[in-house]
Amino acid sequence: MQPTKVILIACGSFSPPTIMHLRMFEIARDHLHRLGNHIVIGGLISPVHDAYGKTDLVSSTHRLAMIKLSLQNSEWVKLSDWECNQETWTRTRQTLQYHQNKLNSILNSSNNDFNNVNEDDYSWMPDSFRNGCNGPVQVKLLCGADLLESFAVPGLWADEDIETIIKHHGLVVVTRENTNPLKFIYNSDVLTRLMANITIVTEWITQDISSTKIRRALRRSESVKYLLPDKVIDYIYKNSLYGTRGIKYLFAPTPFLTPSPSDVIMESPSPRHNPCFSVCNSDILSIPLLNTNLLINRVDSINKANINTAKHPGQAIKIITESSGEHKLLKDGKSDTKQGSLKRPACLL
Ligand SMILES: Nc1ncnc2c1ncn2[C@@H]1O[C@H](COP(=O)(O)OP(=O)(O)OP(=O)(O)O)[C@@H](O)[C@H]1O
Ligand SMILES: NC(=O)c1ccc[n+]([C@@H]2O[C@H](COP(=O)(O)O)[C@@H](O)[C@H]2O)c1
Repeated sequence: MQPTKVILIACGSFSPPTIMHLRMFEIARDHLHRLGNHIVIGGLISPVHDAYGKTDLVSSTHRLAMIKLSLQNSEWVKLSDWECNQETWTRTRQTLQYHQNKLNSILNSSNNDFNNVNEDDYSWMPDSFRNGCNGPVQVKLLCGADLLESFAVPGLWADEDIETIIKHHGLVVVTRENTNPLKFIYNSDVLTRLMANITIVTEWITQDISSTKIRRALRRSESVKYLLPDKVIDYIYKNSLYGTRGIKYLFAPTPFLTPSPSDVIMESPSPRHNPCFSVCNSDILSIPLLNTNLLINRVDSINKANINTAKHPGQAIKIITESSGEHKLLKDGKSDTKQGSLKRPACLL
């Protein structure tokens, strides 16, 4: 039997898109290919309409832009802006149906005819499909196990939608921290009945990353590097999303917060050309954070003169052992007997 051609579609907020949203596609494709009965010909990210109204859902203009940036390095996952361009929120069943119908209409036309289709209607289609594909192609819902478990939230999903999504399309579920999709299926009569169309993919390289946690870190001006694509981080700061405008303190690259009265300014082991300051002035927040050569114009609470760039304690000092067996420190090339004489062997220092 020929393997079924599949397009995986992930529906969600993507506010912001994280590396785990992208990983989800890779993990699922590997798994389906290993099972041998599916060929994944494409992936789609379909961000939800603004009217979904979830907390911290930034406008679809921003989410679409961030997803586009995230997908720049993906050869097979594309963006579908269809949901965002509708009048209002669309149920997931309809989203799957829309994309399936569009593919079917092309497959059913003579010679995969794209002539009567608007470019916007098929920009999301995989390149291999656009270059000529013989069907059938099945659109499956790709999701994390938390979305599967949201099926149990009273009033959130219509029973017939759950049934149609699984029966007519199929579900590919990636495990996530604190979820147990197999147990969840076991506890549901409907899901157990439809189990043949649900593929559970275990993510062994676990990363408990969520958009919620990323937003929290951004709000607290903590680093989110390596959790989001760099270009997405740049975009977030440039557009002051997720509370990044209100940052009170900027640190580059020292991890210390505001100096307490008892703080001693530490001297660096090597000359510092760009001393770091704690900054207590939100006027400078528009400075691009991520291009780290910060040019700080105004520093409220720290006197620049306090920052000692001349001495570098910690820099290696030569320790010599004299014929008597005594150890001495050599400073500026000269032995300093007053301060430098050591009572113990150097290796015990
Ligand atoms: N770390 C992850 N592991 C597996 N699936 C994930 C992960 N993060 C997100 N997903 C899945 O990606 C899809 C879209 O997710 P969504 O935009 O809701 O992200 P989220 O991180 O769960 O967001 P939020 O924290 O805002 O609720 C959902 O199916 C979700 O389960
Ligand atoms: N009845 C439904 O079709 C239904 C209900 C709840 C969420 N959803 C979808 O699930 C996704 C959930 O995203 P979040 O996890 O970000 O809330 C969204 O794409 C949303 O549209 C669909």
